[in-house]
Amino acid sequence: MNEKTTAELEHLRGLIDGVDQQLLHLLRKRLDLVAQVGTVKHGAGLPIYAPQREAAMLAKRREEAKNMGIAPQLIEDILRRLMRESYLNEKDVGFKQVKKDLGSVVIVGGKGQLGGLFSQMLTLSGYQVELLDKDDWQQADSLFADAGMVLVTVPIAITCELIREKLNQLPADCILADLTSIKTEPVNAMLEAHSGPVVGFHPMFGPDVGSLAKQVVVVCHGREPDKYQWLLEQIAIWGARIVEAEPERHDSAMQLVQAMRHFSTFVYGLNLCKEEADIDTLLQFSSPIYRLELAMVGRLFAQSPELYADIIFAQQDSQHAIGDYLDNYREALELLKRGDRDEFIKQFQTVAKWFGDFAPQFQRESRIMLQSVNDMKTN
Ligand SMILES: NC(=O)C1=CN([C@@H]2O[C@H](COP(=O)(O)OP(=O)(O)OC[C@H]3O[C@@H](n4cnc5c(N)ncnc54)[C@H](O)[C@@H]3O)[C@@H](O)[C@H]2O)C=CC1
Ligand SMILES: O=C(O)C(=O)Cc1ccc(O)cc1
Repeated sequence: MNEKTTAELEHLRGLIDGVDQQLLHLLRKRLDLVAQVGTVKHGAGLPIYAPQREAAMLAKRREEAKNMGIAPQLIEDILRRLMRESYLNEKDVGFKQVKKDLGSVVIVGGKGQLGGLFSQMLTLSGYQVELLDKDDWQQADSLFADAGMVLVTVPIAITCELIREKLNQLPADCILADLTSIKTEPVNAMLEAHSGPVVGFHPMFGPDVGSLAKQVVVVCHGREPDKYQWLLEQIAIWGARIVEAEPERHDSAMQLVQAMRHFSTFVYGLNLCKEEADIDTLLQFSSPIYRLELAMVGRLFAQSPELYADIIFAQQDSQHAIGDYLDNYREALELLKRGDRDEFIKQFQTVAKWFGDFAPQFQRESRIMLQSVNDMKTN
């Protein structure tokens, strides 16, 4: 590079640094304004996530960007990232407490992963939270005496037995709720053990979400919904979307969404391990989609084996869904063995037709995810 080029580049880079610093000041200003919105929302008890406002704001900014010769997707990416930051920060001000006269919330298994998250959210909303973990049962009677709600979040394998044996003497008007990943048996166990209000939840996210904004919480009604309606409002204020389902419908969906998903991820990891694949080499040769796949598979093995064993083993019927998958895998392997490329393409087209408009929609969504995966590369 000659001297003139070096000087020119240095000058331009200096200007870019200046613009970046202005951006930082603007970001500070925006975050402060959003914090004020958070305080107003907190006072009024409005949910932290406002889908219509978000969509309208993004549409306007995209249009303005287009008129300025800026890619609409660029401003959308920046604003979405900023909004995520705002959702995380809105936790700092706390949340409106919907039910003031509840008494305490006792979280059975409250020192665990999900129990910890719900303990934090309920405390941030002004509730008095008491944790009852495995070594705390000597305090159970005194804790339950003042409880307005008992929330069960212990390992799946012991949930129903614990409900039946230890939660059958709660005060009559106390709400009995749970967060178990399966719903039919725990909801039935709660209905048997307790004659008062009963409700089952399944948070469709792990404890590392940061904010509940846009997350899904499945609710399975048990008994006396008017007594726990406030809790659904509270969860909505945290930003989550409530999806109502019958326990059986939920569990049937979980055979694919969870048992099948986690089982095939488990086998994928098992196969890499048995084949003694070299992860460094795989990373070196990864396409973005494969990098995402490795992240998804590796993520499973960073979590609790007991949780995933329980999810997979909890429902007898899951083995049929997994068995069907294995049959289809075998049949597809036969195509490969007999070199039947034409039949492979025919089946590919059948599946593509079956996906219909979802296929291009998923392609658009995954494109954005894959670009983020690529952005994260450091070398
Ligand atoms: N971790 C996750 O990503 C999600 C978990 N869930 C559900 O949440 C529940 C709890 O899961 P995690 O928090 O992951 O498990 P965890 O193992 O982190 O927590 C379970 C807690 O229960 C306690 N415990 C065990 N036996 C007990 C007993 N007899 N009495 C009182 N406490 C006892 C443990 O000491 C632990 O603190 C499960 O039903 C799971 O299906 C639901 C959605 C997501
Ligand atoms: O974070 C992950 O990878 C999860 O899959 C979290 C998860 C675990 C169990 C559930 O019942 C629901 C969500």
